[in-house]
Order: sequence, then C-alpha cells, then structure tokens
Amino acid sequence: MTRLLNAENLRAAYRTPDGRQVFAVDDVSVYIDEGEVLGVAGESGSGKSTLGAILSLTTRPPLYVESGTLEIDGKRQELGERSKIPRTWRGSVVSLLPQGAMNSISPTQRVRDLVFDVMRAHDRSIKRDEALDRARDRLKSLDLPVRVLDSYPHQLSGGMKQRTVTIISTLLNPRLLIADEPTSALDVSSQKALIDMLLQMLEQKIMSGVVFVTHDLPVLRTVSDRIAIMYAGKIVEVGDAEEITERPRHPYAGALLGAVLVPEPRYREMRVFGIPGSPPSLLDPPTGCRFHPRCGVAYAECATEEPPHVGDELRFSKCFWAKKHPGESVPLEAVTSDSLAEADPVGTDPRPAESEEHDDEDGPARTGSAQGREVPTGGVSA
Ligand SMILES: Nc1ncnc2c1ncn2[C@@H]1O[C@H](COP(=O)(O)OP(=O)(O)OP(=O)(O)O)[C@@H](O)[C@H]1O
Repeated sequence: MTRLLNAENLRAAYRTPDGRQVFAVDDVSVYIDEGEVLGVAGESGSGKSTLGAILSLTTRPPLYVESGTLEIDGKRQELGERSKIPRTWRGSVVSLLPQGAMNSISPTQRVRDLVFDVMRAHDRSIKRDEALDRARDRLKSLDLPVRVLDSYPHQLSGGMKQRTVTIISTLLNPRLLIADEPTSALDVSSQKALIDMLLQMLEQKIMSGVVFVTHDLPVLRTVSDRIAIMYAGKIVEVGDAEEITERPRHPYAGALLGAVLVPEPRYREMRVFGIPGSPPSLLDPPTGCRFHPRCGVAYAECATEEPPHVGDELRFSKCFWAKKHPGESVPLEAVTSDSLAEADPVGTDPRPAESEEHDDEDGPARTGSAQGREVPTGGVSA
C-alpha cells in the first residue's frame, strides 16, 4: 500500500469575537493509502467539517490552524498561521467538495460557465474550449450526459447537480478529494448514484483517495474502506468500516450506532436510542475523555486523564474501557439513554465517574438496562 496522505497532530481553533478560542480539531492524526476512502463520522459539531477544511487547505478566519503537518504524495507541508501553502496544492493536490456545494451554484450561470470559471481560477491561460473539452471528456468517461454543460442549475435534479459539482471539483485530477456531507441532501437512489460515481472516479484514478465526511453511518459503511469516529474535536476510534459498524470498541462509536435508523433486516428489531446528553461546548470541553459525562462505562480516571491509545494504526480506540477490555466490542446497552437516565446534561454537571472497583472482570456497574435490545452482532457482549 502506498501512503497518499499523512496528517499529523492537527490543531485548529475558531476565534470568537470576544477573543476566546474554540478548538474544533484538537491533536488529530489521520492517514489514507492510495485508492482508499476514509469515512469521518460524528454528531453535528464534532469537528468533521473543520477537519475537512484543514485537510483541503481551505481554512479561513475565524478558523485558524495552530499546528500540524500534512504530507501528500511524500510532499510535506507544515501547517500554522505563518505557513505559506503553495497555490498549486489547492485544487490539484487536494480538492474540497464543500457541504451544500450544489446550492451555492449561481442560478444564472450555466454549468459550462462554472466549469470555465473553476478551471481558470487555477490556470489563467486556459482557453474556454480546452476547459469545456476536459469537462465533456470527464462526463463521458463517467457515463453522464454531456448536455448538462448547457443546463442551468435549476434544470438539473438534485442528484445530477451534486454529481456535476463533484465532477467540476475534480477536473484538475486532485490526488485527494475531501467530500463534506456530499450525500446528505439526496434521496437514496441519488446517494447510490453519487457513491457509485465516486468509486468509479477512484477506479479511473481521477483522484487517488477520498475523505468522506458525514454523520450518516450506513452511507459510510457502504462507501468507506475505513472509518474514523470524531467526538468533540478528537478522533476516538478508527478501523475497517465493517469492524467499526459491527464491533465498535469505543462507547461513543457504540452510542452513535445505537442511534442510527438502519433498514437492514438484522437491525430492524433493535430499538433505536438517542445518545444521552448533548455534545460538550468546545469552549470548555470536559477534562479527561471528552465523552465521559455521557458514557455508560466510564471509570474514575476517564474524568481526569487523557484516554490511552489502544490498538495499532489500523484499528484503535482512545478509551480506558477499551484498554481494560482488549479486542472486545463495547456493550451497546451500556450507552443507551436508559442506562444514563439519571445523568446530568454534559458540561453543566457531569455525573461522577465510576469508581475503580467496577472494572475488569465484572465490567463497569452501569451496563444493565438492555431491555431486550438486540445488538447488531454476536461480537457485542452484555
Ligand atoms: N465560526 C465559528 N465560530 C466559533 N465556533 C465555531 C464556528 N464554526 C464552527 N464552530 C464550532 O466548531 C465545532 C465544530 O464544527 P464543525 O462544523 O466542524 O462540526 P461538524 O461535525 O462538521 O458539524 P456539522 O455536521 O453540523 O457540520 C462546533 O462545536 C462548532 O460550534
């Protein structure tokens, strides 16, 4: 496997008008190998789009990258307020398909005008015909009708509009595409068409890797090779897509899965639970593990100490529970609202963490109320 992207220790904050800092991405490291799709999942506000902006080098005030390094194709770039990013990196090395891109196309511009504008922004010398030829070839190679170039945005269906902006944002053949919630506004058949197209583009080596950001775990399971789960600005678990969705080891990943409505037969019998509490304010995140106030299997140290990195590069979770239960899937019923019925909202009055007495063999105390819930795989223990 050839490494395409290696991003290390990324840290970025939004500066608020009153001078405070919201660290929305805090010491995050990720990698992607050639041909891979890395899914990034998490609740709203967990920092997914911010991570996408850092990786695509599109951060702008009030978001500032404090530190980190980005290595794409072996070319290394230090990140920070003073770093100068080569212009050629944006668009041709890494390209962003931003959230809601299809709604930001000017209604008075035909697609072909947008194609020319985008291409010219990167290459002042490009001729209109040249740009349109490139777009025509691309549409043909992806089995899409060339006539979309003559259309106004309102003449295209939502799905076709999204596929079109995806094609436009990859006309420069970026090595890496960061797609931020590309399927969120689409119906299921348009979601499938977009995912099929992205995979086709990878096969044709139009780009060599994709970071696919979404809160939609079933979609990620379909499209990703690996999934990274983000919580409150940090990556808490990474692993093979099937592993993460069937055998999560971090309580937050388990909770996220338990909150998903999935129409697959084996999930149908499951009760769907919301995740108790709400994500913390990143102005003043909880100490220790940021998920501990909402976690059903937290220990005392979770409230005060940074969670350990458990596992290897391919499959890890940052969690004391995972450390004490090596290789085990988290008991999903331990992170349901029932088990945390008495928990206070996060950030105001976090419930006391479990004492040390409850760990290891017996498991933490608060694992009880499964209420007959069927867990997704045999690997998940009660
Ligand atoms: N302009 C801003 N000023 C201050 N804080 C911000 C700003 N924009 C975002 N944030 C904070 O940064 C955090 C991460 O936001 P981000 O948009 O990256 O999350 P997300 O996981 O992509 O959420 P969503 O799925 O809703 O887009 C959130 O807690 C959010 O409140």
